[in-house]
Order: sequence, then C-alpha cells, then structure tokens
Amino acid sequence: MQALMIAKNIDKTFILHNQGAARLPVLRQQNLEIFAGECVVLNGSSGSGKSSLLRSLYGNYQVDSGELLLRQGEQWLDLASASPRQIIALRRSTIGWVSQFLRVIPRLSALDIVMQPMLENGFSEAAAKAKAQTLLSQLNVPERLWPLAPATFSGGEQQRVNIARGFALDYPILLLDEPTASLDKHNAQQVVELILTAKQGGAAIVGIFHDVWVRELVADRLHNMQALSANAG
Ligand SMILES: Nc1ncnc2c1ncn2[C@@H]1O[C@H](COP(=O)(O)OP(=O)(O)OP(=O)(O)O)[C@@H](O)[C@H]1O
Repeated sequence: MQALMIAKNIDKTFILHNQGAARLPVLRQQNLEIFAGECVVLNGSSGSGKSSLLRSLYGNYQVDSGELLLRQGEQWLDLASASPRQIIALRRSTIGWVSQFLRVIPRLSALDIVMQPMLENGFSEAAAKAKAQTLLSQLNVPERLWPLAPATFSGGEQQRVNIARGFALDYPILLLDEPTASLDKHNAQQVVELILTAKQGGAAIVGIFHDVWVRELVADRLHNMQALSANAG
C-alpha cells in the first residue's frame, strides 16, 4: 500500500488573543500515515483534539510545527507550508471534506450543489447530473427536493445533500468530520456504504465517528489521542 498523506511531528497551540493571550496546547508531536484504501479513525475523549487534527489535515488550521505531506504523483507537497492558492487547488480534486453541516449557498438547488464539484473537475453536465441523482437517491433525498435550494430543508436533509456533494468526486484523500451524526440508522448505513466504496477505490480516509457501530464497520485502525493539559505547552 502507498501512503497518500503523512503527518510528521505536528504541534498546535491555540492562543486566545482576546483572553489575555491564554495558551491552549491541543496537538503535540502527532504522527500519522494514511495509506490508499484505508480508513483511520481519530479516537479520544471530548477535547482530545480530534477536530483540530482533522482541520489541520485540511489546511484549515495553521500548525505551529511539523509537516503535512501530501503525495502528488512521485512528489510530496507540504500542506503546512503551502500557499492559500495551493491549498485551494488541492481541495478542488485531491482532498475532500465532509462535515455534518451543509454550507447553504443561496438559490443554488440541491442538485446543483452536488453537481458543482464534478463540473469544476471537467465532468460533462449529463455525467455530473446522472451521478448527482444517483447519490441523492442513495441517500434518500426525496426527488421533489432536488430542484429546490436546501435553505428550507430539515437538518438531516441538508446533511444528506452535503454528503452527496462530498462523495461526488473520487478524492484520493477524504476527511470525514462526523458525517453520520444525527442521521437515522438507515441513512447512516448508506454513508457507511459510500465510505466502503471509496476505500475500495483506493481513497485514503481519516474520520471522526461517534457511533461505535459505524466506526466498527469502516475503521481499519484507530489513531488514539489524549487531551493535553493547559499548562503543558
Ligand atoms: N478555534 C479554536 N480556538 C481555540 N481553542 C480551540 C479551537 N478549536 C478547538 N479548541 C480547543 O482545543 C481543544 C480540542 O478541541 P477539539 O474540538 O479539537 O477536540 P475534539 O476531540 O474534536 O472534541 P469533541 O469530541 O468534543 O468534538 C479543546 O480544548 C477546544 O476548546
């Protein structure tokens, strides 16, 4: 198996500038390799830094030190020192992110929202539409909702549109931030199927899952994390 992402010696301390510059160490010497075709689940108590690590892997948080290496063919690109422009380019086709919330874009229909990443990556309109419809059906988003903007959808419906969008492209690296939170069991099972299919397709996946049964179905291994004490930084 081939490593697609390697995090080396990652440190991150939050500094709360509006609270007397209080220092909150959250990640210390985190090391993680993610191989093609596997799903690594971040595991630890609340506050242990799971979300912070996942956001760092997506380039949302700037880490203080360490490397976040992404395979680009035969070369490696360090996300920790990448420019905003490089990070945007990586997010277009290399790193996918699925959170539990949809960022609603006014007036864009559910179908358009799911088609958008495919159209940006050269799919024809017809191919993007067909795949979007398949995903929305699989996730039980009623067909009458497809032409509507999701602003008025229920939380669960919005979440399922978001997941359809997140799985629209076969990203080599996929980061999942509790994608099944608050879905019913049937729909969570559909998300499990999407994750297993992505793994079979060679995706390297890192995720946070609170449901133990979901975790057991998707995880190849756990990455254990522990909360750092506030004075340990
Ligand atoms: N943007 C931020 N600014 C300041 N502190 C933050 C920020 N994000 C997270 N933290 C702090 O970092 C610590 C780890 O938070 P994080 O959300 O990464 O943990 P978690 O393991 O994902 O928790 P949970 O399981 O409860 O979601 C917490 O003490 C939190 O308060």
